[in-house]
Amino acid sequence: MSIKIGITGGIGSGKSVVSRLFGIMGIPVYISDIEAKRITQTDPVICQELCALVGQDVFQNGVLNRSLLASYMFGHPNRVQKVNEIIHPQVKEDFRRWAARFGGEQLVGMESAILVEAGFRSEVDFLVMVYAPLEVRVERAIKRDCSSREQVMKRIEAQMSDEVKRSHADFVIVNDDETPLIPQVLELISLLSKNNHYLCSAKNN
Ligand SMILES: CC(C)(COP(=O)(O)OP(=O)(O)OC[C@H]1O[C@@H](n2cnc3c(N)ncnc32)[C@H](O)[C@@H]1O)[C@@H](O)C(=O)NCCC(=O)NCCS
Ligand SMILES: Nc1ncnc2c1ncn2[C@@H]1O[C@H](COP(=O)(O)OP(=O)(O)OP(=O)(O)O)[C@@H](O)[C@H]1O
Repeated sequence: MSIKIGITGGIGSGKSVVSRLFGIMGIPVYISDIEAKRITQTDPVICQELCALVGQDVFQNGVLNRSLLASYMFGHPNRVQKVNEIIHPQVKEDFRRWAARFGGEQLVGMESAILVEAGFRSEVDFLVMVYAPLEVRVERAIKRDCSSREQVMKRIEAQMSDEVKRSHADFVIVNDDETPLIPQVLELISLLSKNNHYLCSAKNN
């Protein structure tokens, strides 16, 4: 069985960059954002429940209207909770199936901005938090998504604070545009590989 590494961090912290580095190192990573979108798009029960909650327009010709859903939920904590309760249980089940398929790998990852909030902490053996100062994250997200500061801040408000997130994490990777990123990722992978009791010892060969 693989060691499962959770990769979390607020919007714009650089989780996707870290996940790509994991991928380059041969570690498969489950990208929750992408999979949540796929599942939301294809699961008829999620479709039904989102339509009942948000209105029929949330799907147009069978395609999820993402900007409508985003403007419905962000800025309204009770709506975020309801939407998450519809989608996240299916994502958890999907991750379990995915991880079982990759059971032969030494290390696998799961990336999610809201890994702890979504109740996925117990799905992973180690949790890595990717950290960047708030202002750096806001600027990155505005630039990447062509969003307004207000839109980004609403998403940040729907996420756990960095302080609380850090208290759940086993490791922190600093991605502040100053601290070199790649050496931190390499060191972490090397450390976790050493912790992997399923690695074949040279003495057994
Ligand atoms: C609301 C949706 C349609 C908006 O889509 P959009 O393309 O605008 O944003 P995208 O999915 O790329 O998300 C960008 C970032 O927003 C933040 N974010 C997304 N969903 C959430 C959420 N439920 N709570 C807090 N932050 C969130 C994350 O930092 C994420 O990386 C989409 O995010 C969604 O379906 N969210 C619910 C599923 C979910 O919780 N995904 C997060 C990982 S499980
Ligand atoms: N070390 C870095 N150097 C330069 N650009 C970076 C660095 N880290 C992240 N970025 C850029 O900042 C933006 C946000 O990074 P990324 O998409 O990895 O964040 P994220 O944590 O996955 O965010 P989200 O929660 O929205 O998915 C991207 O455009 C990315 O290319």
